[in-house]
Amino acid sequence: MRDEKILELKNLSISFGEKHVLKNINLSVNRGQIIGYIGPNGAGKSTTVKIILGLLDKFQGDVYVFDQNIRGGAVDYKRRIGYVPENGEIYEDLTALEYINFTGQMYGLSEEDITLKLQGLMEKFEMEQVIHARIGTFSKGMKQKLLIIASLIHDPDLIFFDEPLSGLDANSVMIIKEMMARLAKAGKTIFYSSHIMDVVEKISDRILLLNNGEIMADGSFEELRAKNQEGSLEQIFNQLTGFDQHEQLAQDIVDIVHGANRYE
Ligand SMILES: Nc1ncnc2c1ncn2[C@@H]1O[C@H](COP(=O)(O)OP(=O)(O)OP(=O)(O)O)[C@@H](O)[C@H]1O
Repeated sequence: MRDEKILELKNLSISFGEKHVLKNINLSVNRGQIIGYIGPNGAGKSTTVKIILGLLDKFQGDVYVFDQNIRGGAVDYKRRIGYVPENGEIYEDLTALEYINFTGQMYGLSEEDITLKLQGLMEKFEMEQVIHARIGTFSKGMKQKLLIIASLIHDPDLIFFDEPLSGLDANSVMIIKEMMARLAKAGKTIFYSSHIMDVVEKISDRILLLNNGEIMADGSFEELRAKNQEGSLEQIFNQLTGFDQHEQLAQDIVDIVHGANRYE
């Protein structure tokens, strides 16, 4: 089962105007892996995910999800995908139940199944009291938990998490990290995008570093460390992206805050 190919990108490229955002990406992902998908701001991570989700179609190359070429408007593969977007749009006027009913039914679940699952999940996230409350009244962390629930309600096989821990408290972070490990163990494939390097380092089976639209590193954390002779993923990231100016930049910012550039 672990040899089953879940995702394959072949010579994937995309440009926006003159800007080449993805440059000939080749990638094959097997079932049951947690992929840490990292890279500097603007590297092309969200663009890759949007292409796989079928939200962008002006790309070159081929994308196979569950062995199906997604070109030509395939939709059925999307039923097996879950997605927590970085800046999740969430319908503030709906209640939690209405929202999850809406997303669950899009995935073909019955109202009865959705309600039963949602009640269980809301209870586990200590949100059972607000199942009928409007999402607009929720805290940031509660909205994030609801986005995570929405992404998982249909028991997807391939899950894209973009900064899923954003706004969550320390206890919830522990639950979600453990939940991801258990989902992967149960055969789910997870694409985890985040800028929090120590979490990526700990939870990923395989790390992909995207820089300027190209994959610059691909391997387990131990493999990356052996290759780059650096201690932490943060240091490897800095080294591979050629960034060594954080101290100088930090001082420049402090100087400007202090008004050092006022009379320049
Ligand atoms: N629809 C679009 N039109 C024009 N440019 C776009 C579009 N979508 C993305 N871009 C550009 O593509 C580049 C990659 O963006 P993308 O959102 O994929 O980066 P990212 O790696 O997810 O970054 P971040 O870590 O900041 O979320 C950026 O320069 C962005 O401005």
